[in-house]
Amino acid sequence: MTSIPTVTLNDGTWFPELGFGTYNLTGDEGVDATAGAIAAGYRLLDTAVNYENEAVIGEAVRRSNVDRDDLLVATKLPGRDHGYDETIASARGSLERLGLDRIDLYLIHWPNPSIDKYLDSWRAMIRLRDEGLVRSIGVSNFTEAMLTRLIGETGVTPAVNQVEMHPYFPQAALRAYHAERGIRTESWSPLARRSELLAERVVGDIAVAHGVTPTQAVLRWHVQLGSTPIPKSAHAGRQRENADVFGFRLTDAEVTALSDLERGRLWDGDPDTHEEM
Ligand SMILES: NC(=O)C1=CN([C@@H]2O[C@H](COP(=O)(O)OP(=O)(O)OC[C@H]3O[C@@H](n4cnc5c(N)ncnc54)[C@H](OP(=O)(O)O)[C@@H]3O)[C@@H](O)[C@H]2O)C=CC1
Ligand SMILES: O=C(O)C(=O)[C@@H](O)[C@H](O)C(=O)CO
Repeated sequence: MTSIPTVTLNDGTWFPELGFGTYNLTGDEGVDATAGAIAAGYRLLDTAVNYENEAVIGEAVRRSNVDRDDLLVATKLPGRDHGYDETIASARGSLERLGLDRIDLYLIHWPNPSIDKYLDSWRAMIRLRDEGLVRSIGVSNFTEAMLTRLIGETGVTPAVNQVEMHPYFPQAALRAYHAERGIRTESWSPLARRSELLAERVVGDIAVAHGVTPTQAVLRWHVQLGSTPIPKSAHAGRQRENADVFGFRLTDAEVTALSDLERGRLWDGDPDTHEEM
């Protein structure tokens, strides 16, 4: 089993340097896959109302032999539940589906700026945190401008911003902004959903140089840039492979060579225009 190192968030809680994505893991197979990931050493499980698998993740947590306090379950508020009262009700629904008495990390899934209710949701999340139903609060897919507004209006800085990040979209400017404010970056689709990234020659060359797989080279790049990647895999062998990235170190030149693959977002998910309900 891999022991995944942790960092401390701006609210004083611990947070793994690598977690487990669960999009598309559903049903009994999803429970088995997630329970397997916990057994392999993953401690951060990333779900969302919109993945329709919160019950699956909760079941995997209960089935595991790992102490509840040693696991972090993250879920996300969907766009259709933005607003103060709606957010409180949505969190209660998530807790019920998860079958847990606490959400460890609660994120606003997408800002949906045309609806302009994320500030109301954020105020409700502050209350949920103060009442102990939620341990840490954060956001997902927020831009610098949205973060500045959120912090300016409420005085509470998100612990985490989960955003699209992989070597094709390294997010240098946003990461620098996060670093100045103590916001932890979390990378979604850290493998670029496999795509052609893993077949890039530079990725292969770096992997060979370290005796690791292309996937491991890419995940190590995230770790060294100070972002927590949350790779998803339904397969036990790949889950182990993806978690096993703490026994080697890329050179600065290798990190730069991977970042030089930059070409932009892969799925048109610009938070200023892309909205999800
Ligand atoms: N906040 C947000 O808006 C978003 C959040 N997310 C979160 O981020 C997580 C990860 O992103 P996701 O989009 O799933 O994409 P990933 O970049 O994690 O890629 C997942 C794909 O890569 C394959 N894969 C995983 N490991 C390996 C390996 N070692 N070798 C070869 N192929 C591999 C998986 O296949 P297989 O399962 O068959 O191994 C799957 O097809 C999501 O599951 C979700 O939790 C994702 C998108 C948006
Ligand atoms: O997986 C998620 O969390 C999402 O928000 C997805 O809907 C993601 O945005 C996507 O699949 C875009 O094509």
